[in-house]
Amino acid sequence: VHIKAGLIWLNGEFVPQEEARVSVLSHALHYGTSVFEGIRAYETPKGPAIFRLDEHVERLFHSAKVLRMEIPFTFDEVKQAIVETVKRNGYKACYIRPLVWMGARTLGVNPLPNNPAEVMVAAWEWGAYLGEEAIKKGAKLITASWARFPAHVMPGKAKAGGNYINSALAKMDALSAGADEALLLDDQGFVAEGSGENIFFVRKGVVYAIEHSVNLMGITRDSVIQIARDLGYEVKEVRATREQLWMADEVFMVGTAAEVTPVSSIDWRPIGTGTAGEITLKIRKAYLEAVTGQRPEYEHWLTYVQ
Ligand SMILES: Cc1[nH+]cc(COP(=O)(O)O)c(CN[C@@H](CCC(=O)O)C(=O)O)c1O
Repeated sequence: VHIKAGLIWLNGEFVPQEEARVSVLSHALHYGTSVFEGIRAYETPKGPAIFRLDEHVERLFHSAKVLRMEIPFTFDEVKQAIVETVKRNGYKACYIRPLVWMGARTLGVNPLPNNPAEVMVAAWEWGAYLGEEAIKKGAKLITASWARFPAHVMPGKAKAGGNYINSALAKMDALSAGADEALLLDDQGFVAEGSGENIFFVRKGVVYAIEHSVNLMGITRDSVIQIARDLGYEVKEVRATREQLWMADEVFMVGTAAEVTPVSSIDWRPIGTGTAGEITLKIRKAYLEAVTGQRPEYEHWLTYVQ
């Protein structure tokens, strides 16, 4: 395993990574019936802090509700498990992956009423999601041959394991084509989101966030809208087609893992000057200051670990 996750919180106990095992008869392994979160902790002047922990735990419970999974721990127990996992592993900064899945008891598509929901929290050190190059020069996107699924086909607002077959297929398309990330359209052909990020574009000084539609309601997207407005930019939530991204002065992607990543080209068409946009970099700087405790106005978003 490439990931060094150290101590993992598994159903209430901390176990070393190599002992954190599940049954091959787990329902989730066969049918994708799991939900998860991606959360980051950052180093701040007052020690490690987890960014918007409450919002992430709330979404984890919402995702579980969509799949009719009963998390066998309270909201606060899950929150505490996340804080403890960062603390026990002594991370200054890390990426945190809570996962809830349908365990092993019976197989067959229907998980109810037999398969217990199991819970783990792992954390590891994870740098730039799309690599340092993409931060400096901007990421190259291509429109994937796979579209984002319509709302009556898969629950895109649940961060559910099974949804990520769509993302994985799109991502593999993009990488095989020599790009850095996939842009997924919805089934009407409008821009949806990246395989693991929400999309923004900038035109004539106005910042546009792609509306929620079939996309995951990103917590970074919500934070960036707030930060962009606080920086004095007009921010609109819109439905857009690919051409509007091609015509934009800037495009960027946001997510817990991706943070704020500039986009340099889409479908081999340069965006603006073909490098990281000026407003994008201003927003990225402010976002990184917010998550590292350098902006008092966003302190309420931080949960200190010590
Ligand atoms: C499909 C999708 N859309 C938007 C986002 C942004 O959501 P938020 O993190 O709340 O701002 C993410 C997060 N993708 C997570 C998992 C990435 C992975 O490779 O796994 C993440 O960024 O942690 C998505 O997976």
